[in-house]
Amino acid sequence: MGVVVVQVGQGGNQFGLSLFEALFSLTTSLVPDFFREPRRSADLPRARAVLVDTEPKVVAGVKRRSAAGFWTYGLHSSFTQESGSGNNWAKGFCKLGPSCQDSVMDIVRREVEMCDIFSGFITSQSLAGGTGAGVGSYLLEVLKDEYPSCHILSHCIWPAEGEVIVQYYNVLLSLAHLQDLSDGLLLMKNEALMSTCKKVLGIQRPSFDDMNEVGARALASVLLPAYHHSRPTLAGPMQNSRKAVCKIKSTDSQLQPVSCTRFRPLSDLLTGLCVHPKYRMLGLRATPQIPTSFDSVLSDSWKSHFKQLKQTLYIEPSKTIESESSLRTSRSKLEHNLQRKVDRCVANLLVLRGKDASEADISLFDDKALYPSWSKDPLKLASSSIPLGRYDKFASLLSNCHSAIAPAGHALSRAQTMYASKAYIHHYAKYGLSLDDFGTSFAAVQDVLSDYMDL
Ligand SMILES: Nc1nc2c(ncn2[C@@H]2O[C@H](COP(=O)(O)OP(=O)(O)OP(=O)(O)O)[C@@H](O)[C@H]2O)c(=O)[nH]1
Repeated sequence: MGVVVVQVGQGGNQFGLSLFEALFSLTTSLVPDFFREPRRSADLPRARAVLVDTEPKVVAGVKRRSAAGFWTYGLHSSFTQESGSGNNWAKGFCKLGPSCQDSVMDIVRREVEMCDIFSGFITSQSLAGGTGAGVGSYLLEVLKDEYPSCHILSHCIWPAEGEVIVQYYNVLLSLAHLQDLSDGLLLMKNEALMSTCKKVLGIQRPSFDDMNEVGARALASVLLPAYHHSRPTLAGPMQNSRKAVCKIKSTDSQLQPVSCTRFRPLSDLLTGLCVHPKYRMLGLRATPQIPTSFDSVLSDSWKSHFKQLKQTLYIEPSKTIESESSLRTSRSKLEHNLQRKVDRCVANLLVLRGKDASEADISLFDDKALYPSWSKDPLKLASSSIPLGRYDKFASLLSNCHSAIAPAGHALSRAQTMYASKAYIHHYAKYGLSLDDFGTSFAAVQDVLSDYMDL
């Protein structure tokens, strides 16, 4: 099995480095999905990655840091240019993307050929600048064209307010493209990463490294090897060697046998969560977060972790109002959505790592109010008894839900305000992006938001 991670732009490359560090250090053995075994025993394992940027500095730094550790990037795994995209999505998408396409795809092909079974791509990029967002969107089109049946998960770094002046233009242009091309879009908000670093980990001025470590640990926790548990009713006869019988507590606390198969990090994740083509936005929550200065590795019970995770699914009225007003939702629908206490989820994947993970009682998430009636088997569980690094119990909730799109409503209303006064549009027009292109992208994102509002 092999997953190829395509890291684009500064944020994408720096986050990618943290992701591989987490995938390497949080488990006891090398994970072949993400690393190639070295040919010679003196060599280091190689990350299955392709590094792309429009300037050389960040990629050089990321490669240097990887080589100083226990794994490294491949010698010929990167492509960089000299100009930068200057936070201009159009320059990345219309000019620099096409000019790097052939070279990048040569590296991608070589990396894919080195997987015995290729599972698909994870792309990592920030949505606010010009390279990750613009070149990243362009390369995704090329990847989809060349590997039409492969799974693609897009990891997207969402800007905090005021990071880049034209960030919401870049965010919306990217979202409109990625929505059609990716099987799932994992939105990771810088504001949330920053807040976890400050409030939970006690880091006064978090660096990108600190923020990336928090996000990468959460993402690695859903990608590392685990077992997937089907419902008792679905447990048929054991059909192949990946299957085994294990026990899991049902809602009435009885131990019941379930079918237990190896959880495939990309395909099971995407087919389990993104069951409907209209709904592809994912949000990730993880608990606990323990400051590195703490010696203790013991964490709370599964029950208390679940309570914390469930808490994050409660609707914040102010965000609902903002998202819905940007869509000009009718008064009655707005009131209806505000009355609902919990967020609607198309599906949830709970990944548990540590002691008794497969026996934890997950009935808190087996709540009908969370899911629309058409969503069949919306709660998935994957678990492993192997702890995640120094965390004796670690729980992650990957959700395809309404809350993941609240920031998109905000982005839409900010971008529409700027667009109304034609602010900065000429920078984009210089590279061939028309007013219509903006309008089409806004409408595409608006449609996605409306679909989530209707859940
Ligand atoms: N979480 C996180 N965010 C980052 C990191 N580096 C940059 N960002 C965020 O990414 C956004 C800017 O995008 P970059 O990735 O720096 O830009 P780029 O894609 O390389 O594009 P250009 O600079 O225009 O060439 C801002 O919101 C930054 O806060 C990082 O390492 N981690």
